Amino acid sequence: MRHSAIYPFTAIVGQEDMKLALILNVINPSLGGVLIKGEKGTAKSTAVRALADLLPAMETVKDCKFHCDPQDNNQLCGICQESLASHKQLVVQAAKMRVVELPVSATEDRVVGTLDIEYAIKHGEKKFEPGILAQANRNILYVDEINLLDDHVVDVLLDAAAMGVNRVEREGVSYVHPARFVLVGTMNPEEGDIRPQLLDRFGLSVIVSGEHDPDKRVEVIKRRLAYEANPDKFLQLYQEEQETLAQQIIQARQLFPTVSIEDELLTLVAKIAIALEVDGHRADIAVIKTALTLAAFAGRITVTSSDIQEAARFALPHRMRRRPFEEGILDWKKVEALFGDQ
Ligand SMILES: Nc1ncnc2c1ncn2[C@@H]1O[C@H](COP(=O)(O)OP(=O)(O)OP(=O)(O)O)[C@@H](O)[C@H]1O
Repeated sequence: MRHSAIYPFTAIVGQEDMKLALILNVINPSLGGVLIKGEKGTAKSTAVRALADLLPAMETVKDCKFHCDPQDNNQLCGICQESLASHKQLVVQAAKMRVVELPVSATEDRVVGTLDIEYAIKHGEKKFEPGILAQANRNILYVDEINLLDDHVVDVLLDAAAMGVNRVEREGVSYVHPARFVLVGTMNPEEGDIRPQLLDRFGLSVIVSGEHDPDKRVEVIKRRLAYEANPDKFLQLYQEEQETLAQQIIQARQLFPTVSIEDELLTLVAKIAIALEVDGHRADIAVIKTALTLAAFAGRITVTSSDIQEAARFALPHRMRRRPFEEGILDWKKVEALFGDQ
C-alpha cells in the first residue's frame, strides 16, 4: 500500500458513525454518498481525506480522461465508444479510486469543464477541457463546506448526480461524458443550511460532535502531536490496521452482490417509513441498500433486523418530512415499537 503524508483513517479517535458511513460508500458506491454535519474541528475533513488510503484498485481505459470502466460498455465516453467500435477492444490500465476535492470557491466552468467554441467552429470538431466532474467519475467527490456552495454549482451537481453524466452546452455545441461519483459533503450547520434538493440526494447522513470524554480528548491530542512530529513513523504504527481495513473493504465489495434480504424485513422497512412519515420512497430504498452493505461489511450474506435498525440511523434522519427551516428529527420510539413487533 502506498502511503502519503495523510493522517491515517484508523488513527481517528471515535467518530464511529462517520467512519462507518464513509466505509459503506466505498463498499457500495451506489449508496448515494454521505453528508457529514458537525461543529468545527471534529475530524470531518481529516476522515474524508484519510479515506484515500483505503480505496480499492480499479481498472480504467488507458489514457481516458474520464477513467471509463472497460467492463461497462453503457457508461463509456464518446472517445472510448469510438475506440471500441474501431478496435473491437479497449486497452486497460490499473488505477486506484481517488478522493477528488471540489473547492467551495470553484467556478461552474472549473466544475463542468470548458468547450472551446472557436476551435469547434474552425476545425469542425469538439475540444473539451475536462473539469472536476471528469476527475470525479468513478471516484469520491468531496465538497467541504457544501452548504456554502454557489447555487449554479449545486444545480450542476444535482444534474450530474441524478443522470450520472455531465452535459456541457455552449452556443449550440454540446459535450457529454460519464460522471458517476460518490458525493461526500461536510458542513458546519452553524454556518448555514444546505439546499433541501441537495440534502435529499445524499444516501446517508451523520452528525459528529467533539468528544466529551477527557481521556479520548487527550488521545486526540497525543495522536495529532505524534503525527506532526514524525508522520512516517506515525503512518508505520497504523500500517497494519490500515491494510486490514482496506482488505476488509475489498472482501465486502466481493461479498456484496451475494447478500440477500427476506421479504419480512422489506415489510419492516416499509412500516418504518410509513410510521416516520418520510417523503417518497427513496428513504426505504436507501435503508435497504445500507442494510445490505452493512451485512457485507460484517462478512454476512443475509441481512438481519439489527442491520435494518443501524441502516435507519444513517439513511432516515435527513429524509424526515419537515416544515421549512426545521431539522428532521427521528422519533426512535416509533421505530423501536416496530422492531418490538418483529
Ligand atoms: N477524533 C479525532 N481523532 C483524531 N484527530 C482528531 C479528531 N478530532 C479532531 N482531530 C484533529 O483536529 C484537527 C481538526 O480536524 P479537521 O480539520 O478534520 O476538522 P473538521 O471537522 O474538518 O473541521 P473544520 O471544518 O474546522 O476544518 C485535525 O488536526 C485532526 O487531526
